Amino acid sequence: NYYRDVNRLLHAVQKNATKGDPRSVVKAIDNFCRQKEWAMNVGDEKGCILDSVVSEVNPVTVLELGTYCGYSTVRIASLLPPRAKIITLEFNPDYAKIARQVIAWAGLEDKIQVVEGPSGEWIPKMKEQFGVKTFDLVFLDHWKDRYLPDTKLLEDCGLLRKGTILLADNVICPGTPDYLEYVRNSPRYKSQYFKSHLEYTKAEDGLEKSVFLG
Ligand SMILES: Cc1cc(-c2n[nH]c(CCNC(=O)c3cc(-c4ccc(F)cc4)cc(O)c3O)n2)ccn1
Ligand SMILES: [Mg+2]
Repeated sequence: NYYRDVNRLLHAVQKNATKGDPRSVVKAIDNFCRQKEWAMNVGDEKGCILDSVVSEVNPVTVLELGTYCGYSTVRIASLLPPRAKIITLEFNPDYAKIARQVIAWAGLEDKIQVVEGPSGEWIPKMKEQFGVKTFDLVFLDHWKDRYLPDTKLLEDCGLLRKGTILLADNVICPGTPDYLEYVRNSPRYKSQYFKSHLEYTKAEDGLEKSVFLG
């Protein structure tokens, strides 16, 4: 079952990665997923695009929707300035448990807050619960039919500011057609597509980077 799979991924990290070395954690997961079992991490190819966007934005406050095993959380956190923080939402408690251990192995627990539960419930509580004003970067990697409603929710809750970057995974596979249509046609966003492949496969996928114009 799913839980045993993610448990094997965690053991691969603890066996092959150096404690406190985020890049070795990322490498260990990519090797495991390429050689042993596919998993829905953003992966190494799209991960490089993620790295370049994070480095360009240099965010202080990051929201990640969809933690899974914490692969992209570790990738992002390893590039952040010292006092920067990531809040990452995970719906599945088993995944959240694994993610916390992967994040701890990377030594990044001080920069990352893993929150369990549905995005629709947590987004309206961000300000009061976590003292967030606005996000500099949002990485959308959760349920594909939640990208659009949650983007509208982030707007309505005043969590986006002029220049906030939304970076969305899987806009081709599994696909987020309603979200793509919205960010590409709304006058409130400037969007750009980065063509790539579904993690660890040859199938087309890509990341959509959208700047909120206010
Ligand atoms: C509602 C809510 C939800 C969440 C939440 N937490 N964790 C997630 C994970 C979601 N991710 C995916 O489903 C996903 C799937 C594929 C895939 C699968 C099967 C294929 F055949 C091809 C591709 C590939 C990917 O890259 C993905 O990211 N959502 C958190 C909070 N609130
Ligand atoms: Mg994804």
